[in-house]
Order: sequence, then structure tokens, then C-alpha cells
Amino acid sequence: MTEDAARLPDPVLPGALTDKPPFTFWDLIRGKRRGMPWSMPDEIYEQPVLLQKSLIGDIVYVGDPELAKQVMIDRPADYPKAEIELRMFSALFGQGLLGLDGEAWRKHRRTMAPAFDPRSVAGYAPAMAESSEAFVQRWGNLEDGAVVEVSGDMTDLTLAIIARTMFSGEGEALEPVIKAILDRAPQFSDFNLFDMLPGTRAIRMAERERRMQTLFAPLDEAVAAMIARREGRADAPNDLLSRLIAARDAETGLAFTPREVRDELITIFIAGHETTATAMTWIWYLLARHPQERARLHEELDRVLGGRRPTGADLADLPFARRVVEESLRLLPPTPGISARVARREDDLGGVKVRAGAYVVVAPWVLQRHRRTWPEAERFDPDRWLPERSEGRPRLAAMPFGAGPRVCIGQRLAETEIQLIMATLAQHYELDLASDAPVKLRHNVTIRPVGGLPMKVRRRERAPAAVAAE
Ligand code: HEM
Repeated sequence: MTEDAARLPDPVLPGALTDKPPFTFWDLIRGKRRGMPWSMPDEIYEQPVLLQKSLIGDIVYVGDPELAKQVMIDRPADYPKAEIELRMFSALFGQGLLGLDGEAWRKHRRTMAPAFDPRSVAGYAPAMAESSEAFVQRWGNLEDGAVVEVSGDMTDLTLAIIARTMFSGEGEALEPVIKAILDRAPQFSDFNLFDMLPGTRAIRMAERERRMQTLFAPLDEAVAAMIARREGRADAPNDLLSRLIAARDAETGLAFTPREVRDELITIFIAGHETTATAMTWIWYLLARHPQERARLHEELDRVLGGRRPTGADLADLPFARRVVEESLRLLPPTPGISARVARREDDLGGVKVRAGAYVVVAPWVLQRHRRTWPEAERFDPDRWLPERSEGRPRLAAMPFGAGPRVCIGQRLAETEIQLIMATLAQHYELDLASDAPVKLRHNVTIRPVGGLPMKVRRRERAPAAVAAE
């Protein structure tokens, strides 16, 4: 163990992960979340693969990155997404990427890919930096050292960014409509046993779909009006909405219908802001817990940017900032349990017999804390991402965005956004935890701090060397 590790005896979330409740039938019926990845047996962090018998059948947890690659990259057709998950997403967001499978999914993915390619993402970067800078003003109105609830604030910021990325100037007017929807949406995402039983599942799904349609109706009207205004217009802004309207399937030449555009917009909206807000929340938390690393980040930002607004092109010159993001996404992946696959046929994974129909869980949380892959796995150590320390590391040792054909379509967008937010805000502010109380986690697709994360915001002076160099 290094000296640093001895001084900072992580786990990074003291007290938060000790809660390992047993999985009871009663919990399942009530839909109480038992999917917390840290409540898995400890052996999973030592073994390549672990088989558990459960009420819903065999569950195979994969901890070895080479076996994960077999499932996610080499043979994805043998391990399709679990149907219950697809059904949940389609009930929530309609026929968007998260809820589709097979040929319909392939068509949507092909058609949408160009809107998320490096050139498109570079085009969204200025809006991301501008929104982050507007947020600097919001904290600037506070007294120095004031306490903010960081996870809520980051949600506001990522919501503003995705609204602008998707709808340009028109996004701002939509923000209150969307916020009102999101405030009510969580109550629809609690799934339980009745969603799995053949007798009740169709009724429950239909009921959920109906409620979601009512919930999203105000947004549907606004989006439909926007689509109608933009169709055929040569001077439409170059945002995600325009790209989805203009998108054509490379094979069939067909465009999305307005309904398909709507479903994809809602999918991206939800998938694209909650995750990045979660990532930002844990980045501020980890930096506060590791002041030496935070000081290194500040030094790099001051030296390279000297207080100006970062651009997408600056990110290549901020290698330490990138390592901070990579390490944060390793240690506290925003979607720690995603995603369950189902074995289509009998198989052998690392000597464990996988029956047809078994759930196969390739969870970022497990792979990214696996003790065979990661020395001092629970320690926050951005330098483990230095090229010389990454040599020979298997490809799926870390996979916060998933892997294979269904890898997160927004990965590049998210990485750019997170780095721009961090680079903009950390130039102006330093955040410290407002309380020593253990942070408890709630896992419901993403992991958020229970009751939010209160932090003190202090203004920073830039390093004298960076100021003098101007
Ligand atoms: C830190 C931020 C993010 C994380 C950790 C994350 C994580 C993931 C993961 C793990 C998957 C794969 C799920 C699976 O294999 O079953 C996924 C899929 C997806 N993500 Fe992300 N995501 C993030 C940001 C975004 C953003 C910014 C967008 C859109 C703007 C987005 C849109 C999507 C969509 C549409 C899918 C489904 C892709 C498909 O099935 O083809 N995500 N995400």
C-alpha cells in the first residue's frame, strides 16, 4: 500500500455501502429496490464469475473483463438485453433506443449515429460551455461558503445543457415544462413482481404507458409544434432536433416519423441528463474527499486556461482533468448495475454452466472494483489512468458506458460535457462537503445520494503563476 493510501484509508464512501439487506420475497413484491450492486456477495469482487440461484431464476454475475467481452462484444446475439428491461424503458419513453431491440433498434441506431459522431458533438460543445458559464453566475450570487445541494444543482445544469443541445434557443422555454414532468416521473419507475408475472404484467404495462402519455402530453405538443416549424426550413439551427428531423437511414433512405423523433428526443432527454448530473455530483464529492488531487486539477486548469471559458479543443490539453473523470466514472459509475442480458442458449462462462434463460449481469460496479483487475480497487487514484500504468489492462476493465453494439450512444457527448462543466466550474469554485455524516446511496438505474449532497461553495483565487503568465 502506498503512503497516500495509508493516509486516506478509503472506501471512498465510508458507511454508505455497509447496508447489505437480504433479498426477501416481500421486498420483491413491494418493488423495493434490491438491485444495489454493493449488496452482491463479496466473492464477486474476487471471482471471475459467480452463479446465484434466485426467485427469478439463475443469475450469473460476471467480474472478469475477458468474460464480459465475450458477452458484450464477441457474442452479443447470444446475450440480448433482458426483456423486462426493454419493456420498462418502452413503457416509460416509447419506441426510443432504450426500449427497442432487433431490426427496429438497428434502424434507429443507424439513423441516429451521425447526430452523436465526433463532428456533431464538437458542434454542441460551445452551448455546453456557455450554459456552464451561466451557471458560474448562479453560484456567484451566493455568499462565499454558502451551502448548495449539489446533486439538484447539477441536474439543473445538465438539464439546461441537454435542452440547448437538442433545441438551441427554443430549449430555454421548454425547461420549466420538462422540470414539471421530471418532478412527477420517478413515481412511475418503481417496478415490482407484478410487472414480471404473466397474469398481471400486460395490465400494469398498459396502465404505466397511459400514465406516461398523460405526463408527457405538454412536452409532446411543444415538440410537435417545433418539428412542424422546422421541417423544410433551410435556416433551422444546427441542433439535435434538426439532425433527427434531417436524419435518413443509410440503408433505406427513410426518415423518422414525427412520433419516432418524439420518442427518441424523450429517451435522449432522460438518458442524457440524469446520468451526467450523477457523474458531476460524484466528481465534486471525490475531489472534496481528495484535496491533493483537487489542487492538481486546479493547477492544470489555471495553467492551461488562465480563467477563460474552455472550448472542446482545450480538452486534449487537460490530461489530468480527463484522468479525474475516468477515475470517478470507475469508482462511482452513474449506472452501476446496467445492464442485464439473458442467455439465449446454454453456454459456459469461465467454467460456470450458464443455462438458457439465465440472467447474465455485466455490471460496471463489479468490473470496476474487481480486485483481480484493480490494485487497491477502492482507492481514488486518477494516475492509474496514465498510459504507462494502463498498459495491458483489458478493454472492459472499466465500462461505465457499457460495451458492444448497445454501448451508450451519448458516450462522447457525455465525456465532453462532463469535462467542460468541470473545467468551467472548478476554475471559479472549490467545493467541500457540508457535513461529515456518511453519504447514503440510492440505486434506481442511477446512483444518487439519499437526501441530496450538501456542499459548501467557495470562490477560488487562481494560482499566482497562472495569473502572472497572462
Ligand atoms: C455519464 C453519463 C452516462 C452514462 C454513465 C451512461 C451509461 C449508459 C450505459 C451503461 C448504457 C448501455 C446500457 C446497456 O448496455 O444496456 C447507455 C445507453 C444509452 N445511453 Fe447513456 N450514459 C451516459 C450519458 C448519456 C447521454 C449524454 C446520452 C444522450 C445524449 C445517453 C443516451 C443513451 C442511449 C440513447 C442509450 C441506449 C443505446 C442503445 O441501446 O442503442 N447516455 N448509457
